[in-house]
Amino acid sequence: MRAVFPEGFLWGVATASYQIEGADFEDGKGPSIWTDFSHRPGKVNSGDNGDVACDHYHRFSEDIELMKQLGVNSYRFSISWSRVLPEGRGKINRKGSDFYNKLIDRLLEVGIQPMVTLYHWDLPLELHRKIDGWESRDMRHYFGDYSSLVFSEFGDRVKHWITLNEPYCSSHVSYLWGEHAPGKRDLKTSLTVAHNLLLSHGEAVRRFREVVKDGTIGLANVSTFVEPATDSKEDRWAARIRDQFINGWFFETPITGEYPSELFKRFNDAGVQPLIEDGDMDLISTPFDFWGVNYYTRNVIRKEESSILGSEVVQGELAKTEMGWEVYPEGLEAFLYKTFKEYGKKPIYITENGMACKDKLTDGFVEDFERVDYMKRHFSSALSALKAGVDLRGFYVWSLLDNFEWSYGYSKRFGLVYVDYEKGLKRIPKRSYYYYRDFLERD
Ligand SMILES: OC[C@@H]1[C@@H](O)[C@H](O)[C@@H](O)c2[nH]c(CCc3ccccc3)c[n+]21
Repeated sequence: MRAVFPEGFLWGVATASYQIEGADFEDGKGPSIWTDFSHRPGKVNSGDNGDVACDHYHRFSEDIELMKQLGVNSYRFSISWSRVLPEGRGKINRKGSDFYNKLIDRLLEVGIQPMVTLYHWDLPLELHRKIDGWESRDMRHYFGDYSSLVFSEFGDRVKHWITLNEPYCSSHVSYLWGEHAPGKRDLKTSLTVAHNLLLSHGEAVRRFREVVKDGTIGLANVSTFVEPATDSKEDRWAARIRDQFINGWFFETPITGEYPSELFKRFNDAGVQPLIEDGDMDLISTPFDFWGVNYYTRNVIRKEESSILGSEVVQGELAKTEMGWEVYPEGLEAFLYKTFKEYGKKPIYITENGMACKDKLTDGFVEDFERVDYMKRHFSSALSALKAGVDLRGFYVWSLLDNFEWSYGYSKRFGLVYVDYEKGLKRIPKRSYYYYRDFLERD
């Protein structure tokens, strides 16, 4: 089926620094908020942490070989801010930047184009402790300085950049639901954090234009297809508001320079809206080049007046992954079409798509046929969106390796490659790895 995708379409795999690198205290790297959070009792399943993770820091050559054998032409990964700037600002840690230089050079040697995420949740702990991290408006300056530094360091070879991975998660999962670092639980704070993240996104785009003249930069959002539980007016309205909360707040605002109005009014009436200063919305809506869509599932929404969002998520009736997320490839096509139509007709990359399976080693192999089926159906959905006119440029499967799945620790496996945590982190390609390899090979 690959042949029906456009020439130059990027087929890749995606990872993130804290989830795979390990070496969390090595070669001058500073701690991140996840270093701190994962070491707090009760925050992560089984007390797991990213101290070692998949030890990608030491085994990146082996992992690039796995990508080369797989046949991908691109690889999405994130830079650990506190590996290159241990305290988030100030002097560069050359051993940290050397790691990324070696990684990028090796990728290019084997014909794999890097797509680099500047921030995938691992904020330098020093910035959190000294200036309250993302709660501070000053973060846009520090994020801007960090961005300029990595653009200067790697921008000659890296031409595709993402400012933030899922500001929805860095704000609401981290500051409202409290499930991710730093584990706070306050809506006004999470909306302030979301505002500072969007300001920082805009600042990074402005710095990018100064440094990398021949590259493109985008924003990767949680992209959950939202549907009403029934066709009632109430549920349809509830779904509209919830869609603004999960998606519109981070897809619409950087385009229009305004927060989604109905939801903003609700927050304003409740006195939890973010403080907007002169120039903020201009900075947030600094024009950028592409959307990153991280699609996994849908959310079915029912009216529920007791919540400030006026809704609650209900369990859908479709088959679910190990994360409890419904398998709903139709939602991908619908979401891509909506994003392309409503949010600026920009090129789109599917920057994450994949599933957690109950992967078991049997005679040294993992027959993850459910993941193969999930991939087939989502590739097909992406093709339908392309045929419907969506300017889709690439597809990154989450993830190359089983890795640290945040508050679930190592209990949830998303990899095309099994990582044997009991046996020296041995990498064992699963059935889905070979499916993807054959898909990419076939003309
Ligand atoms: O959970 C799998 C992956 C994580 O490992 C990545 O680091 C992260 O970018 C990522 N985001 C999502 C979507 C999470 C989500 C689903 C539904 C609603 C809100 C958030 C899934 N994943």
